[in-house]
This record gives sequence, C-alpha cells and structure tokens, in this order.
Amino acid sequence: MTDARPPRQVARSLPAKKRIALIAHDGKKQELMEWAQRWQTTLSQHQLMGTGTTAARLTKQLGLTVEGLMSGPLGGDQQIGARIAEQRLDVLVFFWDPFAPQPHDPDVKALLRLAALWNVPVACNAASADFLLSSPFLSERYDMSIPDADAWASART
Ligand SMILES: O=C(CO)COP(=O)(O)O
Repeated sequence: MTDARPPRQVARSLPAKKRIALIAHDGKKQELMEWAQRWQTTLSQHQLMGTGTTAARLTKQLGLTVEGLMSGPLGGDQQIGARIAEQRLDVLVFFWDPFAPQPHDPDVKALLRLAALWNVPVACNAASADFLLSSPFLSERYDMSIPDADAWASART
C-alpha cells in the first residue's frame, strides 16, 4: 500500500475577516440555529456560506447574510469541499448528526477529509464551535501551514 503525502508545507494566511461555512444535518439544525443566534453579532462580521437548507434557515430565522450553495444531499458538501481545496474557505462549522445515516455520507466524509488535509479549523458541535468563535484568531490574520500542492505535483511528474 502506498502512503504518498505532500512532501512539503507552504504558508497560508487566513484573513481577519473569515469565510465561514455553516452546515447542519436535519437532526442538528435546531441546535445550530440556537448556537448561531448566540453568536449572531460575531458571525455577522464575517463572510458566511452554507449548504442550501441550512443557509436559507439562517437567513430566514436570524436575518444573517449567508451565501447558499446546493443542499447537502444534492452536492452542497462537495461545493464546500471545493472551496476548501481552492483556499476559499477559512473556518468550517459542521454540526453533522452522529445518529442519522445520510444518503450522501460519502460526500460528508470527503468534506471532513479535505478540511483535515488543508488544515481548516473545524467545529462539529456547539462546544467546539464556541471555542472556535471565541478564539482571538477569529478576528485577526492567522498564519498557518498547508500542503504544498506544487511540490506534490512535481514529485509525481
Ligand atoms: O446535508 C447537509 C450536510 O451534509 C446539509 O444540507 P442542507 O443544509 O441543505 O440541509
């Protein structure tokens, strides 16, 4: 079995105004709404996006401006994953439901894999999301390391 990994890391800076994705499975949507209401003022200072239904509910119930992508089962998780791979997302808040299998579980796994790979801060429940949103790094530039995609490609060509 091969265990190929990117040979090097490069620097990436997250901007002070973060691009934050908000996602919740149906069984966790109410919990996300309550959490987002508590953090509404903080969230409104950043750029928000979400999967279709989650984004629409955040906008309707809380009045937050949230870019709505496709609904999760229709490809929304993959769209958020693409934003991560393109370095166009800085923080992921994803209340995934540990009790409900999803028709698009492979997409969910793929999204979480990309977040781990690209060193994106992830919160999977209210407590971890509290820690993320209360971090001083949320409102300032944050320097971190990500895999060097060019080194990866040239090592394989
Ligand atoms: O299924 C989801 C994430 O996997 C969420 O999708 P919705 O926000 O469209 O319900």
